[in-house]
Amino acid sequence: MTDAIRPLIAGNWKMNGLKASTAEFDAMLNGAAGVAGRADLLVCPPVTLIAAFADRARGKAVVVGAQDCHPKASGAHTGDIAAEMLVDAGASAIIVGHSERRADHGEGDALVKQKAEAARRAGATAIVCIGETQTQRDAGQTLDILRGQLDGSLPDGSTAANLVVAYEPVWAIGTGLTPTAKDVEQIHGFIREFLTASFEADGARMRILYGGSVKPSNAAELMAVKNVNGALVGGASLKAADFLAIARGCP
Ligand SMILES: O=C(CO)COP(=O)(O)O
Repeated sequence: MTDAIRPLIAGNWKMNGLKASTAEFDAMLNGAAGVAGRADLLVCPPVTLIAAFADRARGKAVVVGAQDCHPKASGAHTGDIAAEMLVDAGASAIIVGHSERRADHGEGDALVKQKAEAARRAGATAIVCIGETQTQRDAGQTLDILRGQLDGSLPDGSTAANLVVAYEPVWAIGTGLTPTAKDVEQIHGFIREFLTASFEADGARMRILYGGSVKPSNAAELMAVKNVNGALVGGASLKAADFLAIARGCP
C-alpha cells in the first residue's frame, strides 16, 4: 500500500544562499524534468529568495518552500514571518520543528504543532521534523523520544496532502554519519504505525522522509528502505548536480 507513495526530495538550504545562487537554482530547474519520473522536487531556500525562486519555478518540475513560520497569521511580531506571507510569496510547503530551530530557538513540540497548524491554515504542506540526539540514542531512548515528538507536534486531522513527517536523527545532520538501513527501516516502520493509528488511511499514505547526511552515494540505499518516501537534504541540496543525483537514486 505504501509502495505507491511518490517520493519527495526536499532541499533545505538552511541559512545559505544569496541572489547569486539563482544560477544554481536554475540548474536544478533545467535538470528537473529528467528526474520528474522518479520524485517530486522541493527546494526551501532562505526566505529572501522564496519569491524570486517561485517565479522562476513556475511551470517547472520543482516547487518552492520555506524553512519556518510564525504560528499567527499577522500581528506585532517583529522580524517574524507568517505562513500566509510565505504562501503569498510562492511557498507551497513549510518545514517546521527542525532540530536546529528546536536547539537554537528553544522550540518545543507544542509550538511546532501550532506552526504546522499555521502552515495548513495558509494552504501549505507542513513538513514536521523529529529526531533524537546522540545522547538520547546512546541511552536507548530513540523510540520514546520520537513518540513524544509525534504525539506533541502533529496537528489533529492532518491528511497525506498537508502533512509530511521528516525523521532526522540530530547526530546524522551535517556529520556524514547515517543510521544503517536496518535502523532506518525499524524507525520509519515505527513512525508509520504511529501515523496509521492516528490518521488511519491518510496515515498510511503520508510521506515519511529521511534526513541527515543524504548524498548521491548513499541515496539509493536509503531511498530503497521500506517506508522511506523521500529525503530532506541539507548540504547536498545546495548543488544542483548532487540534488538531482539524489533524486535519481529514488527507486
Ligand atoms: O538537516 C538536514 C535537512 O533538514 C540535513 O542536513 P545535511 O543533509 O546537511 O546533513
